[in-house]
Amino acid sequence: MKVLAINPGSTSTKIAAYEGEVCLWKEVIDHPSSELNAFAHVSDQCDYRIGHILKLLEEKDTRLDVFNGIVGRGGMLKPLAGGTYIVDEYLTKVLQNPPGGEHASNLGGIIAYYLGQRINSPAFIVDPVSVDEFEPLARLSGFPELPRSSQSHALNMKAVARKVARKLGKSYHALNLIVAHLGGGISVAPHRKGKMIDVNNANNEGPYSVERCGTLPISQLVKLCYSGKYTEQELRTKILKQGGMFAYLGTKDAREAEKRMNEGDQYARHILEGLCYQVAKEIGGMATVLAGDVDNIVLTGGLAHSEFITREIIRRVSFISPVIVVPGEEEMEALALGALRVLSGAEEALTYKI
Ligand SMILES: Nc1ncnc2c1ncn2[C@@H]1O[C@H](COP(=O)(O)OP(=O)(O)OP(=O)(O)O)[C@@H](O)[C@H]1O
Ligand SMILES: CCCC(=O)O
Repeated sequence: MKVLAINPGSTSTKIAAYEGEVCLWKEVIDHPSSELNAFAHVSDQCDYRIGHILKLLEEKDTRLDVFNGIVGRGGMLKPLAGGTYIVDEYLTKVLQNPPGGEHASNLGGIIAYYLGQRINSPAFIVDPVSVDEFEPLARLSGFPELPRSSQSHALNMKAVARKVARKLGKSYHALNLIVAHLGGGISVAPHRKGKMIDVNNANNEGPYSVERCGTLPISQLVKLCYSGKYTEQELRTKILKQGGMFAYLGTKDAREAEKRMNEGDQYARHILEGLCYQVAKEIGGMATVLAGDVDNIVLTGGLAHSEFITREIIRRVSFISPVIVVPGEEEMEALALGALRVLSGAEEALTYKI
């Protein structure tokens, strides 16, 4: 059984071909901002990205019709349960203007659908950004008009959680885990018996990341919003693209920050330690969600490659449970395996409904 996996990001499209669980090849198509800037909306980039994907398949001497299914990363949909969803005409329409707003991941399902149509094969999305398995208590914010919402790196977190469970010889549904995805954004989620029952919304709350602010002092933020100093768009950019480590150090590359620290830059050390301190604090908070019943803490994402960062976090949280480090991300594999579970009949595809 062969599956083509498509993961559109803000500056690239990742593509991988799988035969069963074996990755045949994996490629990244970079999209320069000079090209992407020509599109007013993310959804307008569909034909442009499909053109690149078809060209890549030609270069790989791979015909589209060898694939039994096409799978894409799912986007900013309404809150929904984790799993593999079939992409039909209705979901394709929703993804063009989804309730959660613009995000490159919205293109994953749309592209999968159009490519699937060409070869009469099913299209899927897996564990989209909006996976919501919150318990009622997790929704309370203290401000009824602004309930907490679940938007996270669910795809990678669930894939890594399943992988860790396999390594431990247990089922994901038998474990209590706290998974921290440490990437461009940071998501920290308690997974209780296979359900992500809380998470800091990676765009709204929690630790600062290499580019996002996370939780901010709210009174000062409200004051700044009304100060006339920034437009709404400027503030959003400062919070989501130019916040966190970037705001302090002018780089989003943790390797660069660490290099400076190793060369004696005490300020770079302070900011990196701050990021680790905040991640550890979030993990500690999520341990209380599980009432302390934590089998393992898992650190994943690009920053989990860093020995300094993982050590700093581990020394603060290892009193809670053993910590397992799974550096990088498993998103392409997670997409392929999600589609394969359905194609092989091991799992039933979910349908996105109104
Ligand atoms: N070996 C490494 N040591 C330290 N930091 C690293 C290493 N490799 C990658 N990183 C850092 O990881 C961060 C990016 O992580 P990652 O690639 O998971 O993010 P992304 O995929 O761009 O965003 P997101 O995870 O939010 O989708 C960057 O700051 C990068 O410098
Ligand atoms: C909203 C979190 C997901 C992402 O940043 O990709």
